[in-house]
Parts: sequence; C-alpha cells; structure tokens
Amino acid sequence: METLFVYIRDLYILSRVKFLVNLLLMVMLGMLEGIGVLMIIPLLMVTGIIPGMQASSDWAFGLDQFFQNIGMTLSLPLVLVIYTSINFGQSWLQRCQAMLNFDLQQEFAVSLSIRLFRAVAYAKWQLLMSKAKSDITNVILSELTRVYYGMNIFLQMVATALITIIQISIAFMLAPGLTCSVLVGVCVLFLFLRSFYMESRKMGQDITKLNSDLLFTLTEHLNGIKDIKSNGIESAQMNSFIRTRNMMKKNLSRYNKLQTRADMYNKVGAAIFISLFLFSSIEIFQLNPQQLILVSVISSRLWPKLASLQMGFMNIQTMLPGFRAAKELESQCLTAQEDLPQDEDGGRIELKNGVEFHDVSFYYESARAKYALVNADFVLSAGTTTAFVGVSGSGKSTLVDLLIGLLTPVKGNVLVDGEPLSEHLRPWRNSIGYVPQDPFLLNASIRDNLLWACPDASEDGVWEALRLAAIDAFVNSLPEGLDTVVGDRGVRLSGGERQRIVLARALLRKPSVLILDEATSSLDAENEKRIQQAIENLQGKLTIVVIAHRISTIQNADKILVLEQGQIVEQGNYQSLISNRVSRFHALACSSTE
Ligand SMILES: Nc1ncnc2c1ncn2[C@@H]1O[C@H](COP(=O)(O)OP(=O)(O)OP(=O)(O)O)[C@@H](O)[C@H]1O
Repeated sequence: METLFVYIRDLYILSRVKFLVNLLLMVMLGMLEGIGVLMIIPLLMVTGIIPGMQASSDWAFGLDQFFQNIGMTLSLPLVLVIYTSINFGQSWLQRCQAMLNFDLQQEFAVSLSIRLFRAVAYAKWQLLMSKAKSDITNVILSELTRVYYGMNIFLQMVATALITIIQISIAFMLAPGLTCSVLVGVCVLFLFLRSFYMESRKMGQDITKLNSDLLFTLTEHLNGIKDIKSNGIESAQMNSFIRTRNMMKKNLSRYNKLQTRADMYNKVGAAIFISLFLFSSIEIFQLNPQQLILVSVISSRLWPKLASLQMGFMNIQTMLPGFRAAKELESQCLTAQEDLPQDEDGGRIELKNGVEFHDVSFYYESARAKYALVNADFVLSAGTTTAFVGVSGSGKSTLVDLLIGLLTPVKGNVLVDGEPLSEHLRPWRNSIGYVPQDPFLLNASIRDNLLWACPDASEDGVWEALRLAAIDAFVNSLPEGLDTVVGDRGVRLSGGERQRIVLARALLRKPSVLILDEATSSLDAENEKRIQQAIENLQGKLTIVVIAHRISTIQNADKILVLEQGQIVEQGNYQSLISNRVSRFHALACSSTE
C-alpha cells in the first residue's frame, strides 16, 4: 500500500492540473458513456416517430418544449442532428482526454527516467560498482516502461472508482437497503479475490526478477562474446537464456490464468449478484416498477465497473514491484550521491605543488574486514611522473581511484595543492586525463570519440593530441581519416591503436594530471614502445601517474611506489630501488622479465 501512495504522490506532484483535469475528463466520459444511444429513443418517442409508443422522460419533453419556444419542431432530422452532435462532443472530449493522458504518461515517463538516470549518474562509484549493470538497465528500461503503462490503468481505475461511487450514491438514494446489501456482496467478492491481488503482486516481483535475469544473460553474453566464442561455450549461454525465457513464459501464462480466472469469477459473480438482486428487489424490498427499472439500470452498469476495478487493481499489483524497484534504486543512489556540482563547467585545477596522501586507509564496504589500502603516506609532486607497482591485488587501482576521488578514504586525507580533494571534486575531475586498461570507445568516428571528452576542441587541437599520443600517422593513413568509425567499443582497431586513441582523447583535455591505469599491459612490445615513447614525450609537461605491470616501462619515472597488501612498502627512483638486490622491487622486476 505504501508503494501505491508514493506512486500516486509522484504522479500528482508531476503535474497537478493535468492529473486532475485528466481524471475529471475520465469521470465525465464514464458518466456520459452511451448517452447518445440512451437519448435517441426518448427523443424519437417525443417526436411521435415511433407510432404507438409514449415517451416517459421529462427531459425529452423539456427539450421538445424548448424547441417549440424558439419556433422549431423536434423533427427526425433535428433529433439526428442532436444525436450526431452529442456523439461528436463525446468523441472530441475523448480525444482531448486521450491526448492529455498521453501527455501525462510521457511526462511521467520522461521525468521518472531522467530522475533515475541522474541519480545513477551522480551516485558514488562504490555503490555503482556493487550493482550489476544489467539490473540498472532493467530498472531504467523495462521496469519503468511497466510503470508508465500502469499509470493509464491506475487513472482509469480511479475514474471508475469515482463513477462507481456516484452510481452507488444514486442507488442508495433510490433504495438504501438494497444498495447496502449490494455493497456487502461487493465486499465479500473483494475479500474472496484478495488472494488474487497477493498473487498478482508476487508475479509482478517475479517479472522484475526475470526481466533482470534475462537482461543480465544478454548483456553478459554480448560483453563476453569474444571469450564465449573462443572457448566454444555458446550452448551454455544459450541454455541460460532459454531457461530464463521459458520461466518468463511460464510466469506470464500463470498471470494469464489468474486474470482469466478472476474474469470468470467476476462473470459468475455477476450472474449470482443479478439473480439475488432481482429476487431481493421483488420479494424482500418490494420496489415499485419505476424504482426497479432505475436500480436495475444502475446495477447492470455497476457490476462491470466493479469487475474492471478488480482487474485494474490486479494489474496495478503486478506493476507496483517495478515501481518499487525504481524507487529503491533511486533512493540508494540519492543517499550515495557524490558531493559534486552537476554543472560540469566547474573550472579546473592547474596543479602547482602536488597531491598529498596523508595516512590514507580504505576498505570496500563488501569486504570491511580487509583494508585494501593501509596508511598510505606520500606526495605526487606537480610535473613529475610517479609509478605504482605491486603484484595483483596489492591495491594499485584502489590508490588511483582514491586519487581521482572515485573512492573516499575511510581514514586520512587526500590533499590537492594543500586543499582537501573532496572540496574540489568537480574541478579536480575536470583536470584529470584517465586512460584505463580496457579503453572505452564509442561506436562512432575517431573524431567523435575524441570530441566526446572535449566538445570544444579545434581540429588543430585534435591533431596535436593525436601526435602526442603517437597515433597521428595511423589516423592519417586511414582512407576516411578522423571520420573512420571504430566499431563497438573500438573493435575495428587493434588494442594498441585503441589505447593510443584513448590516450589522445585524455590529452585533448589538456589535463593537469594524466593517469595511465595499466595502459600498456595488454600490448605487444612494438605498441608498448610507441605508448612508452608518447608518455616519455609528455614527461615534465604534466603530472603523470602510471600503474605498470612491466617494470621495464617505468624506468624513467621520477618516483616509484611499491605496494604490497595495501601498504606502500618501498618508494624511490628506479636506480635506488633496483640496486637493492633484496628489495621487493628487485624481486618484482625479476619476475616481470621472466
Ligand atoms: N569492489 C571491490 N570490493 C571488494 N574488494 C575489492 C574490490 N575491488 C578490489 N578489492 C580488493 O581490494 C584489494 C586491492 O585491489 P586493487 O584492485 O586495488 O588491486 P590491484 O593492485 O589494482 O590489482 P590488479 O593489479 O590485479 O588490478 C584486493 O584484495 C581486492 O580483492
């Protein structure tokens, strides 16, 4: 119920006026349903067109009188004009309501998805890391789509409920005892169908889980498609997909069965209700014929409304878990927002002195018992090149993530030119050029990939960055040059070309600090040499931080920090560290050349 209230509140807050007008139009249309057909017979009777039939409606006589007063006769053409006009009016109202409804639905869709996307985009890295990407995609795409469609069902339900209340009130005025007995019958039916609502909700939760599983299988498959093909394990992936897809089918069939069963009970209930109703009207309440006709008309309209209310309620129950999943994701992301102005034009930091790590410790929330970094204390001087080395799992990436401000120390401070990094996160991020181990490229041209991080860069600036990254000759040699499309994640380029394009992109931003996170680890000697050369050309011009697996690539670094189990166990330049034959660095260097 709480989720339903939040849903209504969100919908109402979005656009109060449209929400209320839409609802009003829905109620009006519901009340006017079939009015044209209902009116035509009394009007035809008044005109005497149907011989031998006497009209009994006061309003039809009133209308006839009105036309007589203005010197017109209620003839057949006039009746048909009135009938057509009523239908036109109704259709026009219907169209207005449909358009308003569509607008509201789209506004709801856009606002919910933007809100959620923003919450995700500015959430802390640590939270995002802990989530499966497919779960986030599923909530933003599939679950929210269910929520938008649910809006229509929900509004329809509210309108139906309002119409039903009006009809019940009229019925109550005409025959209070009978109406009360009808209401008791309705309550009994609602209680009887309660288990259906609970089952619907459970199925809604299953749909959320299965949607997520399906997307997970699909995205994991596409992400790992090369590995999957190379290892010949397509069939295992296929089986997992088929299993989830079949479970979805089973779940939907179950839902379909539940719906058709509820529909059947409603119809049987209607027959029982009408029989009991007629029996009690005639035998117990002894209504006069006029009351009987009126209450019969109302009740024959009441039951379908109640049935549609029940079906609507069931549909809402299946939709609500989708809404809850979206709200949960949003609230988790909002409570873990980065302290970062969303305006990206937050200036830059030109590093003057350097970055200091003061006694910094960090552990991951999912592994609190184990520090990934312990009491790190060092300085990255501006304009120098520093390398982090250590065996796998020693804490190098954690250190870099703390340097970028993606992670926040659980103890200690990171200072940028003497100021806490956390207070200057936006300008700091604007000043960083980051080249990851697995470079991220858009399925677009080389030009678009470069401009992605720096939209205002000039053509000359782009070529300068390509030159610095030692990839200008390659781009020049391509028939389409900068307009060459690189394919999904850059599949049409070699690993080395990808790395250098991403390096060029990082350099295009003219960063104060360039971070190379194992940027050469997967390259062959030739490509590694090229990147190496590119980095050496940059040395002294900006502050460079390198994570390196191959010790040979960091011989020219000004400072090397050796990490072991989250601790900086040695630091110094290459010569001082390598000359100590019992140092960890020496051992690392030996194992890296083996
Ligand atoms: N998201 C995470 N949740 C929990 N523990 C993590 C997470 N990421 C890293 N760790 C742990 O933190 C420690 C340091 O990991 P980190 O990735 O910083 O090492 P690394 O030196 O960069 O390793 P590699 O060279 O293999 O990339 C490791 O013990 C690792 O298991």
